[in-house]
Amino acid sequence: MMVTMVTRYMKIKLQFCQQIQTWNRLKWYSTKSGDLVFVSLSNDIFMNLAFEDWLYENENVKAKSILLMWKNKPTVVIGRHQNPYLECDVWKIAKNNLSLARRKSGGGAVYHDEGNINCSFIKDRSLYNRFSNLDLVVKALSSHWNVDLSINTREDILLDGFYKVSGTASKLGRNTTYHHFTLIFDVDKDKLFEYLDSPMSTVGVHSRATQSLKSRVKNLSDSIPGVTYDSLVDVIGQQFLQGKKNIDNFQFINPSEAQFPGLQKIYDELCDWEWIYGRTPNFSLTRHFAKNLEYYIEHQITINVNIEKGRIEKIDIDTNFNETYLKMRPLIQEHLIGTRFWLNDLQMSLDMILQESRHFGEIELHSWVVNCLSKVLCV
Ligand SMILES: Nc1ncnc2c1ncn2[C@@H]1O[C@H](COP(=O)(O)OC(=O)CCCC[C@@H]2CCSS2)[C@@H](O)[C@H]1O
Repeated sequence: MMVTMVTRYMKIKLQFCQQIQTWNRLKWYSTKSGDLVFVSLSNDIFMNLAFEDWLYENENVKAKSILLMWKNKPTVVIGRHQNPYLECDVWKIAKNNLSLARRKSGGGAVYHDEGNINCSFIKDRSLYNRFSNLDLVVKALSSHWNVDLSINTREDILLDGFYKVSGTASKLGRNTTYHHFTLIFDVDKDKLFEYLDSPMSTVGVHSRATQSLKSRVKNLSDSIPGVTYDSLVDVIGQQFLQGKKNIDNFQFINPSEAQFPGLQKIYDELCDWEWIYGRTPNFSLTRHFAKNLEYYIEHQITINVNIEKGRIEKIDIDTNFNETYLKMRPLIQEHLIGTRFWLNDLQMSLDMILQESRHFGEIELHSWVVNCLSKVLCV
């Protein structure tokens, strides 16, 4: 009993000392001038984006700039103003337990895995210069390895003048800015194509969300055999610190609430369904179907669905069989309006409509209408 109490006391004391050290270190970070490199030990996209945002919101970058580097488990990251349903295979991503994150910067959708390094330059607004950040990386890599890298007018980094290895985005605040970009060195390209391929037909979709620009991609490892995350962190970090890397200005960090108060709140916001999907710019889906049902009569239906804040807001249906369809209309409205645009929720609503419409007879027709609805909604 006594031994347990002493051990607990020692543990608490140790935690307290660690906390004080952390605070001292943080205070030091915030006051000392000179650039800093942070390498996150987390491979969770939400934590890394939250940490980046925390630094952006809380660090004083007047006297120093920060370079944050990290990598993630397989993830798709969309831009702030994008429509995830049109940019990637949302259902497959969820089914295979990948993460899908909406970042706070604009731009297109990219795929990350442990073969992709992310660099984020957090700087004072007066020092904001995307080209110079990209150029720093190009110079670092070209001086270390025999590799042909260039920067195009979109500020992608290209390998051999043609293949994209890096995509860029940024966020500008009144005083602070960050410019972050990917660098693929050994990414699973099959997965990249697979997850960034949306099954939602572009025909009949009306959306004003930012669209990604698909490019041909290559891995740096095609030109630099054996290149690793650690070597890139080292080479880019050294270049940023102008060769003056030491244990004070180059830190590996496991971001936590204890060390960075307020981090958890940013993390929770980034993980929230309402942020990732609910922030989808309003869009609509329209499709027309025709089919010969009983007595070889051609049945026609046009379905238009409006989605606002990630939820079905309105459904318009035009048919050449109004009489029968009218019986179904209240069911469709009742079960679909307000439903989240999310696989399980949509499937559940469609199942209810199908079940309840059986009372009206004409099962073949009603099943077909539900089938058309499920095609429009892509479930
Ligand atoms: N990881 C990665 N790196 C480079 N290019 C990629 C990647 N994944 C996909 N792509 C290709 O880029 C286009 C999209 O290009 P597009 O130019 O539309 O978008 C971007 O590049 C956004 C970059 C965002 C960088 C952030 C930095 C930290 S968190 S994410 C996609 O269709 C693929 O063809």
